[in-house]
Amino acid sequence: MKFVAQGDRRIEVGNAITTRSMARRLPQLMRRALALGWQVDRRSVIALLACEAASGVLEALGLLATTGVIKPVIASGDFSANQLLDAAPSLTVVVGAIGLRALLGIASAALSARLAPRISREAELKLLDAATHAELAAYDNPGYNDRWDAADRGVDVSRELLTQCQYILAAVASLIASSCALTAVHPILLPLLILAALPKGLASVRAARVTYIASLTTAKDRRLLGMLRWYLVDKQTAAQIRSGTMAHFLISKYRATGDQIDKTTDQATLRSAKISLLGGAAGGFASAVVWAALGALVVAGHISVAALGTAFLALSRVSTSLDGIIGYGAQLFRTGMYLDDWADFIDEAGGHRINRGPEVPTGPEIVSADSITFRYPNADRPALDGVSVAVRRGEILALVGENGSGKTTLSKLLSTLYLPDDGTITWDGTDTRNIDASAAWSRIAVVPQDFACWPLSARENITLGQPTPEGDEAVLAAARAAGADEVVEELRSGLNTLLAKEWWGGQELSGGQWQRMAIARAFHRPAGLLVLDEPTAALDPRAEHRIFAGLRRHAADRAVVLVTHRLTNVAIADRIVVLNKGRVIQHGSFAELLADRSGLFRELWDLQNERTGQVPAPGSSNHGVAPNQHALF
Ligand SMILES: Nc1ncnc2c1ncn2[C@@H]1O[C@H](COP(=O)(O)OP(=O)(O)OP(=O)(O)O)[C@@H](O)[C@H]1O
Repeated sequence: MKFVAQGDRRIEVGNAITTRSMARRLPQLMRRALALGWQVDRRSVIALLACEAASGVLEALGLLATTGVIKPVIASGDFSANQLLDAAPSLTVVVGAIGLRALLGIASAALSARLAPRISREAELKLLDAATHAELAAYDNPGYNDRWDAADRGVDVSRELLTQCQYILAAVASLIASSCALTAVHPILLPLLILAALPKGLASVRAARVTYIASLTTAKDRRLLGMLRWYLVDKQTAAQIRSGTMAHFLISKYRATGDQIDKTTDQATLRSAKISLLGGAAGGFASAVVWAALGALVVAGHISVAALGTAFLALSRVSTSLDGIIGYGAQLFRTGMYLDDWADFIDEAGGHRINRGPEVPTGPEIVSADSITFRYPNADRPALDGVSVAVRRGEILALVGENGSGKTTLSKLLSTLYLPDDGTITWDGTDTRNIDASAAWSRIAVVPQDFACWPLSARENITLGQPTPEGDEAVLAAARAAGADEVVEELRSGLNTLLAKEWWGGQELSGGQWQRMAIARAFHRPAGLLVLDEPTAALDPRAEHRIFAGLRRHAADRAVVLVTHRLTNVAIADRIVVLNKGRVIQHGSFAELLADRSGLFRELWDLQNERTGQVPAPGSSNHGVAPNQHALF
């Protein structure tokens, strides 16, 4: 009986899970659970272990004392006050043990409830930390998302880890105690009972494996459900869902995906049930054999009737403990599989841990790309193919080209967010592969096309949580340069205003106002390389003019890379590089490119100006705009 699912390395690993591997893994997993608990609250872990150990000892005492209670009654065959008096000491031990064990049980449950959410949070924090230490390229790799999902599920189940461990510890303590009592009655009983528990144990492991593999198989669909849910309810898409009457389409997609998950899960549940049924039947038969053996031992006179009482109790306890160990062991094992995914992710950041050299940049004074090639995973052609460009501090380099020509990709490589497959990007002569990533990123300021609207205060939106020693003075200066000062002035509490309407006291901005904030945060950053990717797409003409009029000033102590389709704006650049299908097909000054009548730049320029009737003739005053002159502004 095998649950068949293919196409994932982890599913193959899942299929390779055996009872033996589970038995080997359990102690390891329990150590991991305790270690996680130890990191968040060691006192509680110690107290929990002490409670479980004490509970086991009390159980053994109680069981052994049981014979002392039954014996006087059985010996006389009479149930009177005298017999009760003879049994009183043992009875006190039994009752005391039961009472104390109940108290310890309550304490254990409270400790476990205290530890579980903390362990889960710690696991989540470790995962988030690992995710932020993955190369940006990881997100373009489909396998990365799957690994993240599996690891995230590891976080979900981590809160169960300790409870499962606690139950296993309690069951082990009870097993040891009952086994001692049972062995004291007759040594053959314990091995017989362990044999009887085996079929159920094997079945539980197989059932756990089936469930785990099913959850891996449905991971992609579950992610799709999550995305659909987000698109259906998020504020950003709400208007488009309505205006595009898309709700029905998306909801039916959600339903179909959910049905697919249910189908896979139902198959797995059915298989698990069949396995459990077989295990249960075999286990029931084996238990009957054990009870028959016990009866035979009494009939043959190998154990007394008084000892039979203890054996009776101990047997049912051992049986319950074994069931507990097997049942919770199987659960813990499944939890452990998810935790392996979590631990793997943390160790390797989903296989993409940033692992660059240790060089710490100072500038950069000059950023150069030398014959670089870069291909996104599974892409048919490289996004960049043999590209060479350079930009120095004090210069503005503009990247121009049609959609998909590679402008954004090149700007990401120049700013070390990606590394090239071939060729080199150097910062002041140092290959970016050898530069410490965090140190490099602290030297760049980027206004991306799809800038984030952080649900933070206006101040934090500009400082990105990294204020400079100049404090608000620098924040306001950056805001002024970006035209965001007008935005801040209108905010209810100025820089303190929370820019998220979803929260009480928060305020929302328009698209253009947000873009001004995004530019302000780039201007605020003490960076050597400034990348502006369509920085004014949402700005009104006045705001756009303000940005470009001030850009030369910002470029004075920065290397600036400007990506834009609005060709009038690139007149400010010292050099313009025209990309087509990932290759540089033209480069030069604004005037040079405009003068080349057969070039792509001139063609795009003519197209852009055709509808306004403003096609300037080469050599006219507009075409003669020299770099560093602000004739257009
Ligand atoms: N994350 C990605 N994964 C796979 N392919 C990508 C990814 N991002 C971009 N591409 C592809 O790489 C090529 C270059 O894309 P890029 O975004 O650099 O172009 P662009 O010139 O900036 O385009 P636009 O003017 O539309 O912003 C395109 O063919 C695009 O489809």
